[in-house]
Amino acid sequence: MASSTTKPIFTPPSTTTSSSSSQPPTRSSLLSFLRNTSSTPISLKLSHSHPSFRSLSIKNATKTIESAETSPVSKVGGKDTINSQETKPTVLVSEKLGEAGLELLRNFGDVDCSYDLSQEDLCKKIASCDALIVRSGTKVTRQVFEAAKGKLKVVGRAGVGIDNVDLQAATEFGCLVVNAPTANTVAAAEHGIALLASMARNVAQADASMKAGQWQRNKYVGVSLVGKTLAVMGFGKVGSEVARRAKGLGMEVITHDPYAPADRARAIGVEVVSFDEAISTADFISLHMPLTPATKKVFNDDSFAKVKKGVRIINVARGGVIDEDALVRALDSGKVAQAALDVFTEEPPPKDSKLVQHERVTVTPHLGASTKEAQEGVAIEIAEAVVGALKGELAATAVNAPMVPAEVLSELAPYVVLAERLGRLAVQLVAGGSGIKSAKVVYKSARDPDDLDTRLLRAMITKGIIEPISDSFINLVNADFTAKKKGLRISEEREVVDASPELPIFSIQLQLSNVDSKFGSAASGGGDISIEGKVKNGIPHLTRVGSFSVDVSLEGNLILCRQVDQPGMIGQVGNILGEQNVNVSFMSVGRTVRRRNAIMAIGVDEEPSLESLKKIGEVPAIEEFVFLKL
Ligand SMILES: NC(=O)C1=CN([C@@H]2O[C@H](COP(=O)(O)OP(=O)(O)OC[C@H]3O[C@@H](n4cnc5c(N)ncnc54)[C@H](O)[C@@H]3O)[C@@H](O)[C@H]2O)C=CC1
Ligand SMILES: O=C(O)C(=O)COP(=O)(O)O
Repeated sequence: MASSTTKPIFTPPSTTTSSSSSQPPTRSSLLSFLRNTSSTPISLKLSHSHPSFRSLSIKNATKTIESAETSPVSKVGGKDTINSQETKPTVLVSEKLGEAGLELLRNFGDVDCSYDLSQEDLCKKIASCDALIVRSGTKVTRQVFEAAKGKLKVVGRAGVGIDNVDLQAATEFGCLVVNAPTANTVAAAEHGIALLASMARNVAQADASMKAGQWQRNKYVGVSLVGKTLAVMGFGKVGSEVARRAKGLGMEVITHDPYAPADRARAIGVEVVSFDEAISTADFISLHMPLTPATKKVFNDDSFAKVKKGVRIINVARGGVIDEDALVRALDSGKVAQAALDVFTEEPPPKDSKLVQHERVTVTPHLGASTKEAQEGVAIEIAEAVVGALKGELAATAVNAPMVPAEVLSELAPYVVLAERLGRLAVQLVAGGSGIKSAKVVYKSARDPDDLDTRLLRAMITKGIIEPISDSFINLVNADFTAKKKGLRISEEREVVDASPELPIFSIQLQLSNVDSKFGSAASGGGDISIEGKVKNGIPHLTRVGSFSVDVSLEGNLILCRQVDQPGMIGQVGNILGEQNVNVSFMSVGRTVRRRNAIMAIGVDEEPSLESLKKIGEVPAIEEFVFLKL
C-alpha cells in the first residue's frame, strides 16, 4: 500500500513543457524542426528544384495533411504561399540578389530589398524581420542579433564565406545561419584563373597604359605559365577547380590543405605538401582557404621571407589571410614580383591603399562570384535554404546546426523524434529542485559504432531536456550552447547489440544522473533516472522506465502509474478517464515480479482534469503516478 508521502504524486502540465502553448503564435508555426517537433510524426521530403542544391527537409507530415487551414504554409499552384490570415514572414535582403531567388522569396513572404544600410539602420529594421539575406558586404554583428530581439530566425549568406557573420552570437540567439556553398565555385575558380593569366601578362597595366595614350611593348613583357609551379592553398571546392584548370594550362600544381584528403588531390595529379614546401617551391601561389582565426594573416613577413624570389600571388579567398602591409613590403623588396587581388581586409579598401595603388598589383572589387550564372544560382540556392528553414525544415547547408547528409537523415528521422521525446519525458520525471548536471545517452545498435552519426540525435535530446526547463527560446542551433551554459554535461556511448543491422539504432537509453525523481520507479539501480525507447514501424516508443519494461508509443500525453499487480487496475483507471471524456489511446503494463509491482503506461489524447488525476491517485492499489506531456 502506498505511503502518504509517495501517493499521489502527479505533475500538473507545466506551460513550458508544451511547446505549442509556450511559443508565441507567429513563432510556433515556424522553424518547427529547429524549434519544435514534439507533437506529431514526421516524414522526409527531398526537393531537387535546383540542380546544384539538394535541399533536405523533415516535414511534419500529419500537420501538412490535416491542418491546411491552420498551418501558415500551404501549397497553391505549386508555389509555397501563406494563408492570408497569417502574418507572412519578412525577409530582408541587404545586398543585390538574383531575380530568380527574389521571386522564390516573394512567393513565400514579404521581401524588403534595402541595400547599403548603415549598421544603425540594419539594427532598426532587423527587429521586424524573420530572415536576413546578405552577401559579403553586410556585417552581421552581435549588435544585429541583439537588436533582432529573438525575431530573426535565419541568416542566409548568398555565397560561401561566412566571416562577415558573428556565428557565435547567431548560435547564442538560436538563429540559424545557412550559406550557398556550391553555386559560385566555378565563378570564383574562373576569376582566379583570369587573375593568374592577366597578372602574368600585365593585361590590366597594359590596358591602362594604352588608354593613357601609350604604346609600351617592352615594358609589359610577361611571364609564361606553362611548366611553372602553382601552389593552391586550400584544396576545397574553389581550390580544386583552380587546380584542374591550371593543369589544363600546363602548370605543375601542388597544394597545401591540412584537412583535404590527399587521394582526392592525387586523383587529379596534384601533390599535397606542407605549408612551407608549398610556398617555398611555387612560382605562383593562389589562395583558397577560408578566413578563420587560424588563417588570419597567415601570409605575413615570416611567410614572405620563405617564398621563392619573384613569386606571384593571387587572392580570391579573403583579404584577411594576408597581412597587407607585409605584402607591400615584400612587393617593394622584389621578393614578391606581382600580386592579383580580388579581396581586401577592408572592403572597399581605403582610396589611398598602397597595395591597391601598387604598380605591380592587379585588383578587382571582389568580383569572384560575380557572374550572371553564379548570381542566379546563388540566389536560388539561398532562397530555397531560407524558405526551407522558415518552414521548419532542416537545412542541408546549415553552418551552425547539425547538418546531416540526406541519406543518413532519411534513416535517422524517426530516431530524431524519439530522441527529443525521451529528453522531454526524462526531464519531466525530475523532482522540482534538483538540477540536472549530467545526462548519458547510450545508443544501442548492431552496426559498427563508427557508422552512426549522432550529432543530430544528441542535439535533439539536448533540446528535449533543456526546452521544458528553460524560459528562453531553444532550438537545434542553441541547444548545445544553452546546455553548456546551464552546466549540463551530455555524454554519449555506443553499445553494439545483437539486433538487425537493417536498423541504424536498436534503442536509445537516456540516463539523468544524481537527480531525485518524481516517479521513484523511473530510477535505475544507481539512483539515476533511466528511460529507454525504440522506433517501431516508424513510431517512437517508450520501452523501459527504470527497471520496468513497457511498450507505449510516444505521442500525446502519458500517465505512468506504479501499482500493486492485481486484476482490474486497467478498468478502474480507464473508467475514471472515461467519465471525464478523456480518450485512452493505448495502455501497456510492465511488471518485475508477478502479483507484486507493475507499471501502467497510459496514453491519453486529451489532457485529464486535475480532478481525474486526483481520482487516479486515490485508487488504493496505485502507489505513485505521474502525468507527462510530450
Ligand atoms: N572572391 C569571391 O568572390 C569568392 C571567394 N570565395 C572564398 O574562397 C574560399 C574557399 O571557398 P570554397 O572553396 O568554396 O570553400 P571550401 O570550404 O570548399 O574550401 C576551403 C578549403 O580550405 C581548407 N583550409 C582550411 N584551413 C586551411 C589552412 N589553414 N590552410 C590551407 N587550407 C585550409 C579547407 O580544408 C577546405 O578544403 C572561401 O574563403 C570563400 O569565401 C568563394 C567564392 C567567391
Ligand atoms: O561566396 C563568397 O565567399 C564570396 O566571397 C562572394 O561574395 P559576394 O557574395 O560576391 O559578396
